[in-house]
Amino acid sequence: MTIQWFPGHMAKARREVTEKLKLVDIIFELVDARIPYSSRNPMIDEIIQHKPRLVLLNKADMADKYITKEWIAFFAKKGVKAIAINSQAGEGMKEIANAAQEILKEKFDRMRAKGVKPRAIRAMIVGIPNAGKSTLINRLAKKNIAKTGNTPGVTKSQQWIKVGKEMELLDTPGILWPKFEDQEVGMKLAITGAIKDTLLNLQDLTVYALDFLEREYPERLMERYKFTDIPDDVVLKFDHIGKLRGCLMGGGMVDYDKVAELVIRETRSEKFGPLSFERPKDFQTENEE
Ligand SMILES: Nc1nc2c(ncn2[C@@H]2O[C@H](COP(=O)(O)OP(=O)(O)OP(=O)(O)O)[C@@H](O)[C@H]2O)c(=O)[nH]1
Repeated sequence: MTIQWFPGHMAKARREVTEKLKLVDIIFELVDARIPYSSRNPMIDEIIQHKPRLVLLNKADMADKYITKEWIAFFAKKGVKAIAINSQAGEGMKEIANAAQEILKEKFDRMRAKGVKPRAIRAMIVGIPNAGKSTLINRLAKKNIAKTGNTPGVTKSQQWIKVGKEMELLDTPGILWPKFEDQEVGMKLAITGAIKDTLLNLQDLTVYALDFLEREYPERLMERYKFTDIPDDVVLKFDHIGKLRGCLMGGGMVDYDKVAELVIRETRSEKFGPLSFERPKDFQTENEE
């Protein structure tokens, strides 16, 4: 699903998340491990305020695991716990519950000390479109998909999903918008499939992808497209790939749109192996938005 975000939609999305905040102890902020900065909502800190949060670096199977470790350390420095997960395969699910318990330990200890009966941790998932929210909810729900019913005294329509004995999850995630105003962020969102291709010029996106691969993973680029030398000229790059892979039109001319589709598809579908499109060092000096 791709949402076109207009100011009215953003305000509504924000309102919905803000309302649900009251119902939960902790927010699971779901981001794409390949672009942990670009796949965050720009106003997330302001929206969730001081509510405890756990950052989930989802799709970690598609990201460079060393860079994912750097991101975990980056968040830790800011006092935010982050863990790498793969919702599709169900990896890291136990760690989510453990981390949530750890983060909320003091609060729950205090409740117990006051004589409040222990209850399950209540959590909600928040993330931009395509971050993997539904996949994660289904994974966590497993056979406990049976709803636990409305919580008395709060919004009638909210349903809770039991996750083990220790946790309850709101069945509808909070969907927030990405930081698409920034051109580079837009490219990263498009190359990871978070926004529709049609919003961008495919050949521009391909130039971006080839530049990125050449800079960060040159051997993989050379190997896949059999470059002995990667030419500087972008037209030569397209020509080489087009001829190699038969992206041609009548008369044997290279079809640049076909080359673009091929490169984008292959970058997205892990043909180059796991890729991380951004590193924490690029954001070290920046204030958290
Ligand atoms: N490789 C991989 N793919 C994943 C993972 N999690 C989700 N996906 C895929 O990412 C795509 C988007 O997942 P969804 O669960 O639909 O994402 P969503 O956040 O609910 O999306 P919206 O409904 O648009 O808000 C799907 O094709 C999933 O199969 C993961 O950990 N690894």
